[in-house]
Amino acid sequence: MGLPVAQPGSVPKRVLTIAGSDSGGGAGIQADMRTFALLGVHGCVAVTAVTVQNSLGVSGFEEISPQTVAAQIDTVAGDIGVAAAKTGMLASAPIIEAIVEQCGRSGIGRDASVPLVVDPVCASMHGNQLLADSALDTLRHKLFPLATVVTPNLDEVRLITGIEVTDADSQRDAARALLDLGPRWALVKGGHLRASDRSPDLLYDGEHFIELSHERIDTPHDHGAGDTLAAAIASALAHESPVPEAVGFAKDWVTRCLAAAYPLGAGHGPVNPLWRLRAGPAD
Ligand SMILES: Nc1ncnc2c1ncn2[C@@H]1O[C@H](COP(=O)(O)OP(=O)(O)O)[C@@H](O)[C@H]1O
Ligand SMILES: Cc1ncc(COP(=O)(O)O)c(N)n1
Repeated sequence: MGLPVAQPGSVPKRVLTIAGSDSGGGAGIQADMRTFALLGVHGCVAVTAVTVQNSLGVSGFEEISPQTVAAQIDTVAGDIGVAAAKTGMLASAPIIEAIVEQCGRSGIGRDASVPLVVDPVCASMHGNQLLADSALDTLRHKLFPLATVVTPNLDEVRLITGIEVTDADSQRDAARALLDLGPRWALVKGGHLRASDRSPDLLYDGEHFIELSHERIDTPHDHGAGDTLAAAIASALAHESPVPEAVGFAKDWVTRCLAAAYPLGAGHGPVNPLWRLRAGPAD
C-alpha cells in the first residue's frame, strides 16, 4: 500500500486541510497532518476553530474569524500551491461562506483544478456539537455543490438528508439524496452500523454504486477515523488518483489505522497512522 514517495530533494505534493484543532491530538488537523506525513504529502493548514478536547469529549471551542480562515487558504494557495484540499470541522455559517468564496478565488472545488473532499463534521464522536444548527443549510447548499466528494457518517447523513440509514437500501437512498445536493461523488460511511461485522461504505456518482466493505475492527479507539479517511482520500487525489481508487486506498488506510489504534486517557483513543513506521520502507 502506498502513494508515490517524493525522492530526497524533490518536492512532495501539497494538501490543504481546512479544519479544527483537537487539543487531544486524535482528530481534526492533528489527525490530518499525521496521515499527510505518513503518506508522503506536505500538509498545509487553515484552522477554523480551536477545540478544548480530550479522550472524553469536547468541553468548548473558540472560532477563528471567517476573514482569517479565508486568509489562511489564500496565502497558502497563492504561494505554496495545493494539489488537493479537504474540510473538517467548520463551526459556523459565516466560516463556511468565507471558505466557499475563497475556494472559488483559489481554484479549489469540483469543477476547478484542485479537488475538494468535504467531510461534513457536525459533532464529535462523544456527541458534542461542532457545527451550529444554523449552518446546516449553508453546508448543504453552498459547500456541497463545490465538493469533489462528500464523506458523511450516518449521524451526519440523518442531519443533512433526514434519512435514517439502517441497511443497504436506505444507504443507497441516502447516497442519492446527497448527490442531489451537488457533489460529484458521495461516500456514505457505514462505520456506525455497529450491528454489522463489516464496516460497509457506499460510493456513488449518480450512475454507479461502489461498495467498500472491510471487516469491522473490534475497538473503542476510533477517534479521528473520519478525518483520517478524508485526509487519505485527499492525499490520493493530490496524486491524481481517480475518486474510486482514492477512496479504496483511503479505506484500506483507515482500516489499518483502526487495527493499530491505542488507548489514551479514560475515553476513546485515536486511530494510529504510525503503524506505517513499523511496517518498514514503502511496502
Ligand atoms: N470499527 C471499525 N472497523 C473498521 N472500520 C471502521 C470502524 N469504524 C469506522 N470504520 C471505518 O472508518 C471510516 C470512518 O467511519 P465513521 O466511523 O463512520 O466516520 P466518523 O469517524 O466520521 O464518525 C469509514 O471508512 C468506516 O467504515
Ligand atoms: C477538531 C475536531 N474535528 C473533528 C472531530 C471529529 O472526530 P471524531 O468523530 O473522531 O470525534 C473532532 N472531534 N474534533
